[in-house]
Amino acid sequence: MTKVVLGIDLGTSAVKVSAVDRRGNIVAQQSFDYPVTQPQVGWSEQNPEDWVNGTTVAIVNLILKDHIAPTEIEGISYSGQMHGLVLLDENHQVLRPAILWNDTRTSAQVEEIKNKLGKKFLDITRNYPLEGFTLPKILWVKEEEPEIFKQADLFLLPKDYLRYRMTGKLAMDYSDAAGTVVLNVTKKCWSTDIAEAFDLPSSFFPNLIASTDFAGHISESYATFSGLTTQTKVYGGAADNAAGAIGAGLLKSNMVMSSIGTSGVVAKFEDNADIDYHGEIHFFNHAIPNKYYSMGVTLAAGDANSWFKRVFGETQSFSAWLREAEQSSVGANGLLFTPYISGERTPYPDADIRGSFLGLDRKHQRGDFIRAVLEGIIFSFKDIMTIYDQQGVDFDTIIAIGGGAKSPLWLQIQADIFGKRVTTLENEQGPGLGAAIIAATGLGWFDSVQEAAQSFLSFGMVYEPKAENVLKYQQMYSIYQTAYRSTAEISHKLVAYQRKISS
Ligand SMILES: Nc1ncnc2c1ncn2[C@@H]1O[C@H](COP(=O)(O)OP(=O)(O)O)[C@@H](O)[C@H]1O
Ligand SMILES: O=C(CO)[C@@H](O)[C@H](O)COP(=O)(O)O
Repeated sequence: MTKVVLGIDLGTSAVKVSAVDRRGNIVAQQSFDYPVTQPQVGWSEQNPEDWVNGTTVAIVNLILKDHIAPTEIEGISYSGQMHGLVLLDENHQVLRPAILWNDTRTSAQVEEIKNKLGKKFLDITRNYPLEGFTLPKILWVKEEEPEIFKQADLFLLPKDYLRYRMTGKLAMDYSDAAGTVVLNVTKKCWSTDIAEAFDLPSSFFPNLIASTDFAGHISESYATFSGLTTQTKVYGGAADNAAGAIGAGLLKSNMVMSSIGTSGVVAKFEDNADIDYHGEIHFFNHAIPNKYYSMGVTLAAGDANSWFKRVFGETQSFSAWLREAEQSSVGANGLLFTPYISGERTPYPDADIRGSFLGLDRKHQRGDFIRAVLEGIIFSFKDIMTIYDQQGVDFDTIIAIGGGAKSPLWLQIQADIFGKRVTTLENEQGPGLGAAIIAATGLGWFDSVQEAAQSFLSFGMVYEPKAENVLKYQQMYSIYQTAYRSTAEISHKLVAYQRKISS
C-alpha cells in the first residue's frame, strides 16, 4: 500500500488538496473553487464554511475518484492564505464572515496602532501595521461591530480554522501568527505589550505551535463527514508564503521566490533575524524552526490578470488570452499598466491607490492591453526587488511559483524585467507541496523540512534574461516608477467618489 500525505493549500480563489507519496510524487490532486465577496469598496470577505466544504469535497473526490484509500493517508498539513480574521464565540461558532488579507477597510485602525505604539510596534513585530494584517481587522470589529465583538472568545486564521474543524483542536503556527502582527517575531510569543495596548485578553489568542508540530488526529465527526480515518495525523502547517517558500525550495539566503497567486509575492529566505529592513518589507517567521523570510506583496497580481480577462475576455482560455499578448511587443507598444486595483502594499502601503493604463494611443490593440497587464504586475515585483537592491542585499536565484508561473511568456517577461535568471519547478505546486513536506517531516519521514524539500523537489525550465529586452524594460520601468506618485491624488479622489456613490 502506498503511503501518502495530504498537502492542503487553502488559497483565496480555491482550495487544492494534493496527495503526495514518500518520494514526493503527486499521486492525485483535487481542488474546489469558492467566491470572495466585496460588500463595500475595499472590503473582501469569505465564508469560512466554504473552506471546510471545499476541502471536504476535494478530499472525498480523492477517496472516491482517485481511489486514495483513507488508511493510506498517514498525515495532513496546510498552507493557508494569510492574515484573514475568523472570529469565534465561546462555543467556537463563527461570528461573522472572515475579513481577508486583501480587505483594506482598516486605515483608521492602522493609524490608531501607529499612534499608540510607534516604533515599539516595529521592534516587536518587525513589521509596520498595514490594512491587510490581522490586528487592524480585530480592532475594526471591536470598534465598528461592538455587539459581535462582545461575543468573541478568540480568533483564528483561515487554515487554523480549517484545522480546528478537522481535528477539534485550536492552535496557530508561528509563521501565520507572525502575520497577525501581535507576535513577538524573535521571541516567538504573543506580545503582551500589544495585547494590553488594545485591551485584548490573553485568552483571545490561540496556543502557538511549530509548523511541523502534531496538532491532533482527524476527529470522529470529521472522519464521518469526509471518509478519512481517525488514525490520520494532522500537523500545524504554515502561512502560504512560508509553505510556498518550502515548496519552491527557497532554503538558502541567495534565493528569492516570485509568486504569482491571487496576490503577488517576492520573498527571500533569511538565515537569522539580524537584518533590519525597517519595516519597508515584511519580516516573518519561517516554517523552518528559527529561520525567517522577508517579503513584499503586490495586492493584486494574478488577480489583476484574472480581473482583466474576466471583464474583457471571459470566454477565452488563459492560453488563448495570453497568446494575444505575444502579438504585442516588449513594453506593450508604450502602454503602461499599474496593478493597484485593490490598493497596494509594497512599496506603497496605500489602500486608496487604484490601477491605471497610461499612454493610451489609438494604435493600441487588445494584445497590447493584455501584455501591459502582465508587464505592470512584474514591474510592481521589480519595485520590491529594488528595495533589496537599495539595502545591498544580493541574490542570484529567482524561483517562480503560483498560477502565473504556468505561462512561458510571463516567465520570460519576469526574467527580462528582473534582468536575472528565473527558474521554475518541474511540478509547480509551491504551497501545496510545501504543506505536504511539512506533514512528511512531522510524521518523521524526514529529519528536517530541508531534507524533505531536497528529496521532493526538482527544478524545471530556466528562463534567461534577453539583453535586448532587458534594456527596453529598464526604460519602461523608470517610467513605471513615476506612475504611483503621478496617479495617487487622482486615485484617492476617485476612490472617495466611488465610496460616496456606493454608500
Ligand atoms: N494558464 C495560466 N497562465 C497564466 N496565469 C494563470 C494561468 N492560470 C491561472 N493563472 C493566474 O494564476 C492566478 C491564480 O494563482 P493561484 O496560485 O492558483 O492562486 P491562489 O493560491 O491565490 O488561489 C490567477 O489569478 C491567474 O491570473
Ligand atoms: O497577504 C498576503 C501575504 O502577506 C497574501 O499572500 C495572502 O497570503 C494570500 O495569498 P494568495 O491567495 O495570493 O496565495
